[in-house]
Amino acid sequence: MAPSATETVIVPVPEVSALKLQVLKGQYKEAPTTFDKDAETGKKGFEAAKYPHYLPTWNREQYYQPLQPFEHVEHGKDADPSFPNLLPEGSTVTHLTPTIGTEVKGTQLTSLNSAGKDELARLVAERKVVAFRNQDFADLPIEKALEFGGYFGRHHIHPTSGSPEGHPEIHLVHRGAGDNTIDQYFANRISSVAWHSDVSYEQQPPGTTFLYILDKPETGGDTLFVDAAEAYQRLSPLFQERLHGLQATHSGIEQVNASAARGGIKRREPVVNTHPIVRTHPTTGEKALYVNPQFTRDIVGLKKEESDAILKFLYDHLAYGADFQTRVKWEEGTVVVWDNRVTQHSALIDWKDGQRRHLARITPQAERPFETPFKT
Ligand SMILES: O=C(O)CCC(=O)C(=O)O
Ligand SMILES: [Fe+2]
Repeated sequence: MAPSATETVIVPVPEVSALKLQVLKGQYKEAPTTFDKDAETGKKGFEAAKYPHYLPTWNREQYYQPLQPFEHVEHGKDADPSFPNLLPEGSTVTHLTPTIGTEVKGTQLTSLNSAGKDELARLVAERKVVAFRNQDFADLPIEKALEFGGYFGRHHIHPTSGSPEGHPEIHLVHRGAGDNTIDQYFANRISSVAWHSDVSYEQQPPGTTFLYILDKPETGGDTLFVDAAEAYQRLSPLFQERLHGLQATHSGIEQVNASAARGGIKRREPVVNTHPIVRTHPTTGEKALYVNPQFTRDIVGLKKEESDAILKFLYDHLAYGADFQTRVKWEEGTVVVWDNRVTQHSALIDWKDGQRRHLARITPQAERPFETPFKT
């Protein structure tokens, strides 16, 4: 019988475990690509991979001590700004938008000498994200790919993600063949977009970062990027000035809790670090917004409502800024390199026919974020 207008209807509250509550406290939104318990146990969706040695494993014996500070070498500073080694005659360079994103053809990353690698760091710092087509990177032995990436900084080992057997330094993104769980995901979510700067909770988060495709759906699964330096530039000088000097906390706790909640791994105890809201890029001197909805929690010294309002404004500004964003369409052989210090990105889960999507990331850490004084 329908309740009368005066009757109080009590809707039962579903039980939520303490662990889940802790996960829900932050805004952390689990990407539906990063872990598949069935895959770990039953190898479901692992058949017929093009790069089987890159299939994810979760080794519970990999447990590491807290990361220690290290001195980062900023190679972009040493680069020839005309890029003679990286972009030799015959290579083609196409800008995807005026501020962010470039596509390069006709150069082979694995053949670069040190000068070419320095130029790579600089080009990526300037253009924020660069897609290199027709690369042989995925076919290198994994050790060689890591050796290449290690030039740019100490390899980050992810606290929870899957990695190829014996190579915890590789972060894998794998949505298995025949995986149709996306419908379950969208039962609770309206969108798969989750803007973030990778592992910003670390004291020295990554800089020049490499993501390469191993297998892909025919269409769909593009990656979005936003230019956080241009986002800063769009703000009024008064607002920019107010942001300077502010610090925000970044937390890795929710990611580890989410992993624990689904039976995943924890390679290190989670950390919380504080970074400036406006950070300066060591090569270009550009200032960029450095808060993201996945990992940033609060602005130090503000009351909760004040902090929430400012962070929401900044997240919305970055997310709605289609006029300072770009979108990379993956092709076989594509290596995408972004500067994680001055960009944010999001995977897209928009294909529903169960085709495999498989990528590997090499994540060199960079300097501890710093800010330089506000100047108009
Ligand atoms: O799958 C993608 O397109 C990007 C995933 C991601 O966020 C990452 O590898 O850092
Ligand atoms: Fe990411």
